[in-house]
Amino acid sequence: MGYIKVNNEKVTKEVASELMDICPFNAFEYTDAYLSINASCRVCKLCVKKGPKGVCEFIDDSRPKIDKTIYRGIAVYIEQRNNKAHEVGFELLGKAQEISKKTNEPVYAIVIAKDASKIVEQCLSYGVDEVFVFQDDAYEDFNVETYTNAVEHFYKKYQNNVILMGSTPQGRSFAPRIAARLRTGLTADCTMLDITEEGDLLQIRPAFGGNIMAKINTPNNRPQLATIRYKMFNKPNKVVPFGKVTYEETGNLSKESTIKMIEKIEKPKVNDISEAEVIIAVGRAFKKQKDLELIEPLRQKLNAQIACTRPLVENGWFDNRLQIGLSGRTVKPKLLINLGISGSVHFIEGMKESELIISVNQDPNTKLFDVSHYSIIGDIYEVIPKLNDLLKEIGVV
Ligand SMILES: Cc1cc2nc3c(=O)[nH]c(=O)nc-3n(C[C@H](O)[C@H](O)[C@H](O)COP(=O)(O)OP(=O)(O)OC[C@H]3O[C@@H](n4cnc5c(N)ncnc54)[C@H](O)[C@@H]3O)c2cc1C
Repeated sequence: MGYIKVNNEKVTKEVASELMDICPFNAFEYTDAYLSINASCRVCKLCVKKGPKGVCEFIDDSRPKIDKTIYRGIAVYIEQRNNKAHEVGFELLGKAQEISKKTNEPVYAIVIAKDASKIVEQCLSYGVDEVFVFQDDAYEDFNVETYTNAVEHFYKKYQNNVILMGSTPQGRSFAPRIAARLRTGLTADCTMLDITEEGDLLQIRPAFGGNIMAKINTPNNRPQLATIRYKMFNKPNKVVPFGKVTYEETGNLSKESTIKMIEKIEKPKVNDISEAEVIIAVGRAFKKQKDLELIEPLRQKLNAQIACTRPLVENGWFDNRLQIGLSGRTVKPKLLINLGISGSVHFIEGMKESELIISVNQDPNTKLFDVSHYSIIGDIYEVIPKLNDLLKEIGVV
């Protein structure tokens, strides 16, 4: 962008006063015979053009433009644990393929694992052009230091355009490390991706508490690096594999690490609402915790998982892993029933891709109805028993 430099050896009281009159932003300050520019400066350059010659100077410090033709390929990091891929990687392959049709470049998968064979097969079946594999006993468990070495090696060798990763706990620690190592930017927690007219990756994510959708791009740096939430995109259709597999030489990559695995403790398994096919989501319309018993027959009949809005986590009724939304989980079930939920942007961002959405609310103008396939206007305390009766009538026991 550049900035204005003041050559103070040419400044007198009169010169300072003249420049202060010229500047429409009151950006000049003259104290102790020294003229400085404050943060109000918009670099309009009026002082350079209209001020006394040689006093103000425009310094162009913008970085030279990169040659974008060098960079090719949209790479997706396929996260794994115990040699089993996290589904978010495959969802990102779907989005990468969509983008690659616009930019006309290949889609790559990066797999770092002790045994990558099964994941490689899966990637190929999803139509990846090339899978790059870093396979080594040292990669049995995720280690942000050694895994970063592998991605750095990949990027330096193949100079690809984009790297996409899941916004999982692993991705959230891994991506910033890669960004720092490759000296590029990172847009974390994107909910949408697109391409700008110039062919750059448009990384879209909620900002300012979800009140605006920020559109971020990286026009003068490569790779373009983004993490994306689970359940935002669809996995690609399976195809007859045609892609290539390249096993990278890992012997020369440093496996040194300051992190030592002492013990692995498996977390108790909880039903993850992100994986649920049927969800009943409850909101602040429930007056007492005991009233939640009302939904139990419905839950059993539909074999549904219960989820909730944030206020119900805040008041201690639910574990935060059951919260849908921007600061909770993203869900995409086959059926989502919302009971007494207003539909704040924070909630909607976490559920709007669900296949069938039915919402019950007594307020006909509730925002949640805008994204619902079926809207029931009524009091939940009356509608829930009726839904139970209806399911009995149509034979759902
Ligand atoms: C940074 C940030 C992040 C956030 N992240 C999340 C998030 O991830 N998830 C989330 O859920 N929220 C989140 N929130 C909070 C969010 O803004 C809303 O406050 C919250 O979603 C509202 O929850 P609700 O719909 O249950 O409650 P309310 O907004 O109070 O809505 C209750 C609804 O119930 C209806 N109702 C009342 N009584 C009845 C009845 N008897 N029968 C039928 N309908 C009835 C009302 O008409 C109303 O529409 C976040 C907020 C911030 C600032």
